[in-house]
Amino acid sequence: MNEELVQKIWQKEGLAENIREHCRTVEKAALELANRLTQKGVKVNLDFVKYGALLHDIGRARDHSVRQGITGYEILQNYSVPEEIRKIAKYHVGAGITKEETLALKIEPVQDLLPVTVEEKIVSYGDNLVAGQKILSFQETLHAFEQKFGLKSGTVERLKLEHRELESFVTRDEMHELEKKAIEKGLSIEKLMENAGKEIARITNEFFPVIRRNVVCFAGPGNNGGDALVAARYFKSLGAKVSIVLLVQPQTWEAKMNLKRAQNDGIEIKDLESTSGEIVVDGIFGTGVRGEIGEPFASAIRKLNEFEIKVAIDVPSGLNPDSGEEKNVVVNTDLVICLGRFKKGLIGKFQLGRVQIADIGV
Ligand SMILES: NC(=O)C1=CN([C@@H]2O[C@H](COP(=O)(O)OP(=O)(O)OC[C@H]3O[C@@H](n4cnc5c(N)ncnc54)[C@H](OP(=O)(O)O)[C@@H]3O)[C@@H](O)[C@H]2O)[C@@H](O)CC1
Ligand SMILES: [K+]
Repeated sequence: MNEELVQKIWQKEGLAENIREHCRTVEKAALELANRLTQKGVKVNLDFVKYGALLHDIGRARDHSVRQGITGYEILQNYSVPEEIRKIAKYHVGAGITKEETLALKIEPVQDLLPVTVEEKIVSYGDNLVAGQKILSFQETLHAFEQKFGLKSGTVERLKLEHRELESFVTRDEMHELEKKAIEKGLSIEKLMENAGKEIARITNEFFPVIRRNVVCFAGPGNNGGDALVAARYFKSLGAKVSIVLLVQPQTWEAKMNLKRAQNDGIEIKDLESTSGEIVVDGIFGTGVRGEIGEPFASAIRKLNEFEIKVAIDVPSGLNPDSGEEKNVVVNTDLVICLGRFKKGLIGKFQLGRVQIADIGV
């Protein structure tokens, strides 16, 4: 891939001059962001970002509808452009478009057009920040989006998620600092855990309604397990049939207390072998994971992966929260609910929207 090929494609497809200018501005915005991420240790392919930005609007040579991302992808199939770059064009429109929205907008074929990789998200987000030849701040962009699409629209929600993933993620140590500050301001781990469990149940229920369904909460030794024990109570109050799989006795005071509360609430504790259900909540390990995963946790992760719907608390167990590196076993999750902030190790790993952020007061 090189500049010459970009020029050739622009020329052959007859892309208007003002759109080429726009692509240059998006290239600048996207590369600035990509360089900031690289400096923070996030792996980004700068070539994909550069050429993806320059070619993202190639569909507009023929198509001025919301389908232009797919048209661009189709056009790029006629050239020797890497698939990673074609997909940047395909998924860049708005802050991505969901399958349901493609149906409503009559975009064919009906499918999710949502960015997944970090390069896809950088170009989509960079494009959103550009108005004419100007690069706006996130706040200015958000304001414009809210005016255009409505405060509670899916597009606005996804723009915010792009921002949280690319511009306000944290490492485990940074999260620890935020937690300390929250405690100095008068919050406690107990309160943060209560907020976390409540939000996990609420957000899960938005994606996968839990009423009358079997929800199993897997709890590991630490506070990630504690969150799962709190969530169990809230799932019950939402009408789910809840049980807990306790892999070991809780090790922290807050988790121990929440085990008692769940038991007082009449929630059944099951063993790993006899458990089954539709929705499973992964509270095995969060930011405190280290080293390889041994027993009984490795078997628990394998068992958990057999469930139909898997929701991970904070990070999928088995994934390093800072580097994203996968350990010997890892939860294959459908939805991750990060507590307080997006965790650095998850950047570029999930389709936009599949990582939600629970505001817990930090
Ligand atoms: N930040 C916040 O504001 C809030 C954070 N909250 C939640 O807390 C989570 C972090 O909690 P956490 O620090 O207790 O760590 P967590 O991941 O539960 O596990 C630690 C335990 O697992 C063990 N262990 C580790 N690796 C292992 C292995 N390979 N094999 C076997 N054992 C292993 C480890 O053992 P140890 O290292 O002590 O020997 C320890 O017992 C965070 O992700 C979020 O969900 C909310 O509750 C409230 C607000
Ligand atoms: K987890």
